[in-house]
Amino acid sequence: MLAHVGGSMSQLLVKNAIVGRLVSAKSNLQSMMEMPTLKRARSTPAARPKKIAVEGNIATGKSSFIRLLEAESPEWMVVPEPVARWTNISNDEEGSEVTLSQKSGGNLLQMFYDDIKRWSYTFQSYALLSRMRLQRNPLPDALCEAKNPVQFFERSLQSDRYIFAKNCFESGVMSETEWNIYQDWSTYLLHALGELRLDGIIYLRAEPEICYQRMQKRGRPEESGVTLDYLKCLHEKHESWLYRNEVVVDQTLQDVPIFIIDCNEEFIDDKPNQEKMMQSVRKFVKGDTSVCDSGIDSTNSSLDSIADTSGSDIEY
Ligand SMILES: Nc1ncnc2c1ncn2[C@@H]1O[C@H](COP(=O)(O)OP(=O)(O)OP(=O)(O)O)[C@@H](O)[C@H]1O
Ligand SMILES: Nc1nc(=O)c2ncn([C@H]3C[C@H](O)[C@@H](CO)O3)c2[nH]1
Repeated sequence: MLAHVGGSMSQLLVKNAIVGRLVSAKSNLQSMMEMPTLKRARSTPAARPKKIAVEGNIATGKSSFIRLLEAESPEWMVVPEPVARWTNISNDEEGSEVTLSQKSGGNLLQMFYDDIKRWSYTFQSYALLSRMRLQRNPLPDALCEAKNPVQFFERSLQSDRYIFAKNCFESGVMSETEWNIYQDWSTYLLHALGELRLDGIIYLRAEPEICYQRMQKRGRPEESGVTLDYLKCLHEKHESWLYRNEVVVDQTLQDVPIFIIDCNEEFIDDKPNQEKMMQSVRKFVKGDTSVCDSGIDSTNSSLDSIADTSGSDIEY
């Protein structure tokens, strides 16, 4: 009897507890629905952002160029290369994630250039991982509301692999086993994370000698031992892929348009040139590939010919 009473009591308590939880869940739901200011965790993008990679040799001017892009439209965002992660000098916003390698205090870029044979596999793995992580970050809310959002990536997972890692293998500093393992998991990740598919590539093209001068002028300490020969090797890989179209590095890139900009000349302080450059980029972003045929030269004469065909029907 007692047991029965006890049983009924506990059943009642359990029932009450369930009802109580249901009631409180319902009232929570009600109050949530009644709260007009309740913030959603993350907006869902109104449109899939176009993804465009900005490629080019070391010190060709990519960072300078993407700063121009960033200022061009509120619907454009840039994803810079995570070089601060590799050198451990994180100047990211407060609250951003601190990676394991940052905690350990290494300067992987320095380690790589000091002893490429020892660190090439480690560097290439980490470069790919950190690039992937950054490029997959959710879109900021402002871009979720944009009608024509565009993300510009400073370099891509493909250049990581087919320019840098491949060069390490071909120049003998990465062993065949390391190269095979790197390829194995980078292929797996590239396919598993299909959302990083590119819609276009902008190739900033400059002679390796010019890049070498700019690199020296910039004076990043880690790069003090980088040779002109190394830049020539990287240049040749860029040219074969993006200029001469000799290799299809990845099936997903087969029909992706490539817009080549000649960056041999100074454009940093040249406002009219910058404006023409941005006009062509706007056309390219809109899907007008006529700019790819004519290319763009940062010398005035060639830029004029681009300006003739670019018109002024700019949407962004
Ligand atoms: N068109 C240009 N004319 C003259 N100087 C330039 C030009 N573009 C960039 N520079 C200078 O060259 C240096 C390298 O430029 P930047 O850092 O933009 O290159 P990057 O391509 O981003 O390099 P990295 O491959 O190392 O990321 C900087 O000092 C920059 O001011
Ligand atoms: N080995 C190697 N693999 C990469 O994927 C890669 N991406 C960038 N870099 C180097 C070039 C500049 O020094 C510096 C900044 O671009 O980092 C790389 N080096």
